[in-house]
Amino acid sequence: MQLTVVGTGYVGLVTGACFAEMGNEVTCVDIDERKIENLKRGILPIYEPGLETIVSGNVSAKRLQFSTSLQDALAASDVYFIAVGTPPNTDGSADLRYVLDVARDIGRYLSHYAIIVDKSTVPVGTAERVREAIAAELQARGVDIPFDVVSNPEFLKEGDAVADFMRPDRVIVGCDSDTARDRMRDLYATFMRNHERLLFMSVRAAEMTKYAANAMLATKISFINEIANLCERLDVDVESVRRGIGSDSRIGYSFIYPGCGYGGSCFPKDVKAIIRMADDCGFEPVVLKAVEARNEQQKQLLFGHIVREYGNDLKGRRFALWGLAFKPGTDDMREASSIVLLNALIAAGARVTAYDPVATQAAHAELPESWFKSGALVLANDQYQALEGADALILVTEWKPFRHPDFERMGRLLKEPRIFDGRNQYDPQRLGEAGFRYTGIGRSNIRQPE
Ligand SMILES: NC(=O)C1=CN([C@@H]2O[C@H](COP(=O)(O)OP(=O)(O)OC[C@H]3O[C@@H](n4cnc5c(N)ncnc54)[C@H](O)[C@@H]3O)[C@@H](O)[C@H]2O)C=CC1
Ligand SMILES: O=C(O)[C@H]1O[C@H](OP(=O)(O)OP(=O)(O)OC[C@H]2O[C@@H](n3ccc(=O)[nH]c3=O)[C@H](O)[C@@H]2O)[C@H](O)[C@@H](O)[C@@H]1O
Repeated sequence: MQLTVVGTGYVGLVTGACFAEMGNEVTCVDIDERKIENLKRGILPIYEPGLETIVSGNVSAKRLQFSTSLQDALAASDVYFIAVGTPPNTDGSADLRYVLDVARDIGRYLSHYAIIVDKSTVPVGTAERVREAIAAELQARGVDIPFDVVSNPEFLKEGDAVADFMRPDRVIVGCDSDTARDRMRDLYATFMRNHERLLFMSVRAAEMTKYAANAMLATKISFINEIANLCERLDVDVESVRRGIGSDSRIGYSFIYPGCGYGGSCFPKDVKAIIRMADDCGFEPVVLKAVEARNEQQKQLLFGHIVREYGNDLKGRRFALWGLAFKPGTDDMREASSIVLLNALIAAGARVTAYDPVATQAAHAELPESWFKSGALVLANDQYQALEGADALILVTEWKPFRHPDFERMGRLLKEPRIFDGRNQYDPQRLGEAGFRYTGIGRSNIRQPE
């Protein structure tokens, strides 16, 4: 099939590359000329394991190309994916400006029957607005070209994006036309060879499914974080509790890892947007509001632990920070817990030496230049260099090389053998035996005063 994917971010580029890998001819379009120029030269805008290989392979095979011209791409294909951003407005609702811009562009240039597939995460009812925007442009041109609008939300995770796209748990298609349903079934058939995982439903149900999935996952995280905070007060190790509840198949082990809060470009934004959707129809989403509030407090937790140890004034202290990205496997720092922590530490007068295996460039883009200039924040070249002379290590992102570090070497490099672990990577007892004071999330080897 000939496909056009509009937007070459995490979702658009992975979608385009994976469909090309399955033998389709794909044009990826973006308004960002630099991004497209770089892609044409083989430079990817994001770090995503495995992506570079399939992009370059499919470009060489001439199944994948990049363009800034939607008009040219439209002429060649008949299925168009919209995969542009839907960032939050100041009131938390999803900003649909980019989605509707693309819809209007499609209406301006459409010349034959087409299926417009919305992959961006959008509030219930957006497909209808996309349909109206396209129809208005066609009407302005005085032409009557049939088209269908389909909702096909994306569930990939950053850091595993290619694997998730290639082996999806399910593919949701919201659709109310037989022609579009048959085309979508055909398009995804290559991903379903083992067993059918294509779920058809109404367009509105598909839009809602995306928000409900992200809100459910965020709820699991905020729930376990609440339990972890309670464990801390009751002198219970939350890791035992996590294993204890995860072994119940009705609960499961996934997404119940306690930590210093969820970040990224999606959970924070999508929880806000679903809350806003509820508010807009006069419904009070008590659970979702609590999920968001818990997460905001959770992002402050590591700083709280540090203040409890050293007091409010951190002048003269320097901390080593491992991990800047919002999760391992990505260079994305959007809404990362590291940013909240850095803001608090630097405002309290501390200096930080941070190390992240891939997010160095993202750090310069996301964080104030003044921090680097003043020396408040220094980026180290490796994880051990960051520790030299630091008062303590703070772990924020659980990159694999941080999981089994050389504790003996760490003990020699740090000023004090002290670890604050925002992702519960280490065993408090073992660290205690190695001479470290250790505070995780809902676990520690320091006895609280009675
Ligand atoms: N990042 C992720 O892991 C996931 C994101 N999503 C959703 O997918 C959507 C896209 O997210 P990302 O890929 O992260 O966004 P992104 O911000 O990485 O990329 C969006 C791209 O769209 C381009 N763009 C904007 N307006 C355009 C236009 N009129 N024509 C052509 N290109 C245009 C931008 O230049 C940018 O390159 C969002 O709704 C997001 O919630 C869904 C699942 C996973
Ligand atoms: O809509 C989206 O954009 C995507 O959002 C999430 O994917 P992503 O944000 O890339 O990453 P996750 O692995 O879900 O992690 C999100 C955050 O939750 C945190 N997390 C995750 C799991 C857990 O048990 N505990 C926890 O604190 C991570 O550290 C990270 O900060 C969803 O997992 C994807 O299914 C969805 O498509």
